[in-house]
Amino acid sequence: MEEGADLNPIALPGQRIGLLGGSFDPAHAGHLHITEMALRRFRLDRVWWLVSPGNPLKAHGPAPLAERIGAARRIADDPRIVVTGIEARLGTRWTADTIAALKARFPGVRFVWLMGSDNLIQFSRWDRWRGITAQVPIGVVARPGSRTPARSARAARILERWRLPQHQAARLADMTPPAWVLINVPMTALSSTAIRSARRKAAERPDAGAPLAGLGP
Ligand SMILES: Nc1ncnc2c1ncn2[C@@H]1O[C@H](COP(=O)(O)OP(=O)(O)OP(=O)(O)O)[C@@H](O)[C@H]1O
Ligand SMILES: O=C(O)c1ccc[n+]([C@@H]2O[C@H](COP(=O)([O-])O)[C@@H](O)[C@H]2O)c1
Repeated sequence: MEEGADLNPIALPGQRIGLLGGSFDPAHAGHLHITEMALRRFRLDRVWWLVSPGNPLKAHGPAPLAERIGAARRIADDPRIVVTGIEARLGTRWTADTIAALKARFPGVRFVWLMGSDNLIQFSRWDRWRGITAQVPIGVVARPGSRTPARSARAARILERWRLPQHQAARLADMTPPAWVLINVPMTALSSTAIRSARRKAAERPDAGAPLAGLGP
């Protein structure tokens, strides 16, 4: 990725681009896995990892943005993934504002908002969440522990009439919103919380400094 592209991704009209917003504190193989699933099942051309300046609903701030972007880029080894801190450039924190700004900046691009099923459970608490559903189709990817409860989440119930059956997931990016689908995929239980906790414990051990197997980046 060229210098400065972190903040200035490029998109062409007609491209189908998934937006995976997250703290990525740190990025992990679970992000990569759901991205690969989304690329395939929603027939996307690219997925942008929108490394957030900070989740507005989380009390504690994440690691510095540049650090999280650097680590995410080391994990994202698929050329269709673009790791970007564009929210910081746009000055947006709320997803409703981010999507509106991206649509204005990239007219003709078919954006799809992506999230794990854990986020669907709390989606009805997001700022202007119904407005988000009016702006872009939404692809939800199953995550352990939340796949079943997500189906009966408040947002899922309210949006039921706009839900696509899974076998039509490939149409998602072409749909006029509201439109959403929850796809079942082979799931991975990896999470940033687990990695942070393992790192903390490792740092407290007397042999601190030894490499942590399987807990990259
Ligand atoms: N293992 C996973 N399976 C499915 N979705 C995931 C997985 N890990 C992350 N996601 C999704 O990726 C997006 C960004 O996640 P985020 O960066 O918050 O990682 P996280 O592992 O959920 O972090 P934390 O544990 O700090 O909450 C969210 O929509 C989240 O639901
Ligand atoms: O806009 C909101 O109200 C809102 C509330 C919670 C989370 N989000 C977004 O959801 C994405 C996932 O957040 P996180 O912290 O779970 O990685 C990230 O892009 C956040 O900015 C957005």
